Amino acid sequence: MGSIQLQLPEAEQQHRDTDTDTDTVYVAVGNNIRKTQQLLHWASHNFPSKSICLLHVHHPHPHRNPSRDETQYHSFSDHESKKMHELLDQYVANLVQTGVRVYKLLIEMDNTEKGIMEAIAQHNIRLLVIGAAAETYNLGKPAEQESAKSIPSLKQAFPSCNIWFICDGIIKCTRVDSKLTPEIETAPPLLVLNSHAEAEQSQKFESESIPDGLEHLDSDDVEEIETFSSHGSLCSKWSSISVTDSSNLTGLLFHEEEVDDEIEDNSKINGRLEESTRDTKSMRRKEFEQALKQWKVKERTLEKGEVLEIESLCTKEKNKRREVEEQLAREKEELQKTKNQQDEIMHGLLAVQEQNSALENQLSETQNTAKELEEKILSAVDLLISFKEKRDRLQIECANAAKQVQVLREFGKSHTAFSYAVEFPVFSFMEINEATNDFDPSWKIGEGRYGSVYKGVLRNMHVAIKMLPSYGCQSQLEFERQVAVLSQVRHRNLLTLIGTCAESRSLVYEYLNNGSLEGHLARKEKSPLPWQIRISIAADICSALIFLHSSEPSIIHGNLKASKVLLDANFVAKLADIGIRGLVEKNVDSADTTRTHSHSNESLAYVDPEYVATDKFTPESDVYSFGILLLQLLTGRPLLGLVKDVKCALEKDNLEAVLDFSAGEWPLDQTIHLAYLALRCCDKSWLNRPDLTSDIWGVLEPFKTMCMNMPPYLTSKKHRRTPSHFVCPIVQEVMEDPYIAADGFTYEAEAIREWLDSGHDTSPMTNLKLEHTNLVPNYALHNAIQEWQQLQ
Ligand SMILES: Nc1ncnc2c1ncn2[C@@H]1O[C@H](COP(=O)(O)OP(=O)(O)OP(=O)(O)O)[C@@H](O)[C@H]1O
Repeated sequence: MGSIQLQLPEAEQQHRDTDTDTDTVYVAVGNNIRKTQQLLHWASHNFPSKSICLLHVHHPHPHRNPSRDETQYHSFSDHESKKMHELLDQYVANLVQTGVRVYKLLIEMDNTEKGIMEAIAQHNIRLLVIGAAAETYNLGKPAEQESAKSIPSLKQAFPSCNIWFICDGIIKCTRVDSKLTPEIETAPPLLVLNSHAEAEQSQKFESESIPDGLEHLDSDDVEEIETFSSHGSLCSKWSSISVTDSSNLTGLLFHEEEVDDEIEDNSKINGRLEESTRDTKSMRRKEFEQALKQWKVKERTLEKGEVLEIESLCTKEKNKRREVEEQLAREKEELQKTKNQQDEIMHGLLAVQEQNSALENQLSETQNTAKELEEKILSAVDLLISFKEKRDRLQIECANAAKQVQVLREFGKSHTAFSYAVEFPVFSFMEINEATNDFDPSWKIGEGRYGSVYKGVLRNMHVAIKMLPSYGCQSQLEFERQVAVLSQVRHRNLLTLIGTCAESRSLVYEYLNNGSLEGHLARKEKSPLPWQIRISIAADICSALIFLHSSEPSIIHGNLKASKVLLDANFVAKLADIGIRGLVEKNVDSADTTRTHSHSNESLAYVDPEYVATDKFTPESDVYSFGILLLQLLTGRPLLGLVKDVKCALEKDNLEAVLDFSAGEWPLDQTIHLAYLALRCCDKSWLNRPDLTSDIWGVLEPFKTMCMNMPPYLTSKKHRRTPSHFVCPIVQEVMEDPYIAADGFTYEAEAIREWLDSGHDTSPMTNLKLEHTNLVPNYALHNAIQEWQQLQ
């Protein structure tokens, strides 16, 4: 039973019919796709230039019986054929992709080996590749009787056919004619063992040359090769030959003739071996099945145990997990508590920080307060010191005043004999008019805030008449009373008020022909004042101020400046305008200020800043003005920037830079001392100004004494002549007690009294009749004579 189908192109078919086909390699392919693919790969790789014919022996289904039902048989056959072609087409498709020419040879036959033989015979196959299986070679397989017979006959029938048995891409066994297959001459050596007996024979060789791959042959090829594997003797023989020829390993040459005789003997041996192998195999199968059963039981037991173990593990794990979760929950709770505590602490910390900053603020405020209090204490201490100084000064002033009172009392006592002692000359307007030559402008010597000043001759006296503004605030009587009070204020260094004219609101002063200090400092006079005279002038002013301030009530000049310091012929300084402010209506100040604006600007330098701030004059206001006067005397500089310049010079220890050297060579040490004193007088705060008596007079008085013993005083003394008005016209001697008679002339008291007492009612000077016989003391002249005499 069997059939052969060959699917070839027409030309190919003809070629095969006529010639022996050496260009085609026949590959016996089975149903195992993986193995077959390997087989085809091997063939295409080793026979690249040849076509490949897929040789497949199909085993028809045993139940297929065409005699039973023709239709059913064909249907079944078609189905099988279709499946088979689909399989082969897969192989073809793969090979075509590699560029190999492929065709199929399909043989339908119950026995594979027979089918292959049929194909070899019919197609004169010269090159055949067949798959091999491990079990087939190592263990052997009971071969079918029919097949066993077929192999020797195959060899005999097709001695020219070259066959390769391939497993996993490796040649397991070959029977080849090397002339026909030069491409695979270098194929690996072959060793195939098929029985225990022969295994012993080839033991030696096997240990030396068996490749590793042959020890683990694959069982997947059993189906394809089982036919051949059953022919143990044939395979063994090939193997032996292969071993013999494997010295050069260039492929195996199957020497068919030499082994034919031995095949029969080997068949017998093979029969016995097969029996033995079968027994061993069945025994091993049983052992295997038994072991399999035991293993399955064990597996089941193991599975149960494992399940239990896993369950227990799972339970443990769950418990652990629960514990961990509980622990976690506890820790979370703890964490939350800690967080809450932390929040509370932070809250507390913030509150503490706020308190801290509040306390810091309080501390800084307290420190500031303490600082302020310290400063206040210091200033209070300063104040206390200054008050103490003032107290001391007042005590001194008090003592001086007491002395003065005593002097005045004595003076009063000594003059009580004269009725005129209390009289104060009051002149008529006619007299004033006449004295000023009808207010001749050329006789006007100055004009200030409080009126014009005229030079004049009144009752044979050289006088200066100050015309106060006509709009006075007082009545004529009040005016006379106030002037009478002023006339009582007498001092060597105060300009003597001789009399008054209430009618014209005029004040009659002694006339000092040496001009004012202002004029001298402005160089209006011939020569500059020597420094000794300047020191003397300063001492005179200081003395006058001490006297005024210590009067009862205290008299403040309030307008001390260089124009108010007048100099007599001996450069004795006298302060003018004492008490004038009180005689002038308040609103006159502003009116006059406007009128004498430029002059006032100049005068501003003398004004005490404290007065500007408080509008109140104090004795210290005069001290301030005196300081400015001192600086003027030392430097002869203009008032603007005077204090600053001197301060600067002193700071640079260079007072010489500002000193007026036209005054001569100043004694520097004393002068510097005086300059510092002057600056202290000019301090903006009255508290810091020096005291006139203790501080200034204490410096000036000895300084003046020193000056009196130095030129130009000494030289001037010699050449000094007696002023004519110091000489009494009757006795022609310097008067000691000068009195003014009704004719206006001043006479020695004793001489005029004698003149009158002897019955004269006329003037000794003019021979004119006297209006009255009253005599008025000429204090001014008295003082002048005394001073002059002191300087002699
Ligand atoms: N008895 C006097 N003997 C000589 N000259 C005098 C006499 N009295 C005043 N003088 C002169 O008259 C000038 C004017 O004096 P007066 O007192 O009127 O004004 P003042 O001092 O210049 O400024 P004010 O009074 O406005 O402050 C003086 O500068 C001085 O030169």
